[in-house]
Amino acid sequence: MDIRDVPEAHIDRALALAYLVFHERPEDELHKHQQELMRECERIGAYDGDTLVGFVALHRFTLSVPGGEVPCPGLTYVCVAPTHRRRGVLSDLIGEVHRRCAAEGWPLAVLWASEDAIYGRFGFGAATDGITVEIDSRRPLALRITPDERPLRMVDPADAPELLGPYYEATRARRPGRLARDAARWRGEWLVDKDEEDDELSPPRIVALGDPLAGYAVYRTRPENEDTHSPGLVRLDELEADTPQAAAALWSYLASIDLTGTVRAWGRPLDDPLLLFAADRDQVRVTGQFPALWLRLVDVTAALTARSWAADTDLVLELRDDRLPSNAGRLRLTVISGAAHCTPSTDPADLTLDVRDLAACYLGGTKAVRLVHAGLIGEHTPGAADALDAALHTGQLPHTGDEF
Ligand SMILES: CC(=O)SCCNC(=O)CCNC(=O)[C@H](O)C(C)(C)COP(=O)(O)OP(=O)(O)OC[C@H]1O[C@@H](n2cnc3c(N)ncnc32)[C@H](O)[C@@H]1OP(=O)(O)O
Repeated sequence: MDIRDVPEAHIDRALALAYLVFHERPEDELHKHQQELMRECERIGAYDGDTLVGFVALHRFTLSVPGGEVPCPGLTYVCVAPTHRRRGVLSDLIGEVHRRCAAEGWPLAVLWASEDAIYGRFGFGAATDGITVEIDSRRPLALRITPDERPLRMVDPADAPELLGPYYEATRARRPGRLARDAARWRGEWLVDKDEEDDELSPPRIVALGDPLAGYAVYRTRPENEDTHSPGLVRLDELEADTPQAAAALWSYLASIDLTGTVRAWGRPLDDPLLLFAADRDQVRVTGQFPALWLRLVDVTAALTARSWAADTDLVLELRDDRLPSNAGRLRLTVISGAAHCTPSTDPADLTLDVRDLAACYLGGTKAVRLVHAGLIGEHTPGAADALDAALHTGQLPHTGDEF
């Protein structure tokens, strides 16, 4: 198999392969959107002669990490022709992604997985989690705090990138795991008129609190189904707020929209304050939890030094990395005043771990001590996992709203 760039002239071939493996037949509008998306991406193909049999597209993303941000590729549209499965095509494509990361100076790579079983073997760990939350809104939302009383206003989606964009960007400084969005991303991914998966949903609606902006919610609605008598739905896509009171005002608004009886929010952060300030947890239920952003530390030293750290520490980590031997071996991680320094070491290891498990811990979303309890990290010095967790700690849990 020949691994090479996919020229613009082959974008339709790449999309045809993706539609084949993902069992899709998109409408014209969506197809055009995907063509545009592919034009923006770096495109890597596996060719069998002239036939494109494997494909991966790379977004050029900027990911928030504690204390800063890093450029990284976002892998998407990963597909291998059904006729060429399990012959190492994906392994070759990922190998090429690693080479490009080294060439571009990208310390890590990210993706959303179609199936959890695929990417661990390639050194990816689930670095952020999302939860689904459902509110029974047939009665007013019961709260333990008083909502912000400033007026709410509807925002025209056409104005949203300008109004919400800077606000969202500020949230990235507080929450690791978030991707930078430009106006094109807002328009193409968040504000499209027709929902990709449910054509009964309304266009996006945006409600904003305060001026200057103190919070916003992006949502769609679906009317009551008269045949099944299921109540109208509010499907929340994103909610951000400065304070718990501002969040409470937005949640109360969503739960009080006439002719609806359920609010369904997908991909909320694990530490969503709603779960604590809701007075009745029978009314506000977590209905699911899933791994969201998978992260690969391609250059461990560069990635560890790119984030800030919450506590001083000095630990020797014995790292396993089957795919990238340059990461494997013993590394001394010294954190002084929030900055990490990494040097090769011959001292005995405090912790032994696989690179995928370090990736899961990297943004502060997974506790190393839990991985010790699960038998996935070896702790040779008592308290070493606690020390690593204290250093990795982040104020807010990592969260990724952008699925790609
Ligand atoms: C970021 C994204 O885009 S996620 C989308 C991923 N794509 C899809 O789900 C579309 C449908 N599936 C496919 O196109 C293909 O089956 C792929 C891309 C998942 C795998 O491609 P392949 O070329 O068959 O993978 P490859 O032969 O390199 O397999 C490498 C290893 O992964 C394993 N593997 C591959 N796919 C899967 C899977 N779906 N579940 C579990 N293990 C898998 C293989 O068994 C192999 O294991 P080994 O190293 O122990 O031998």
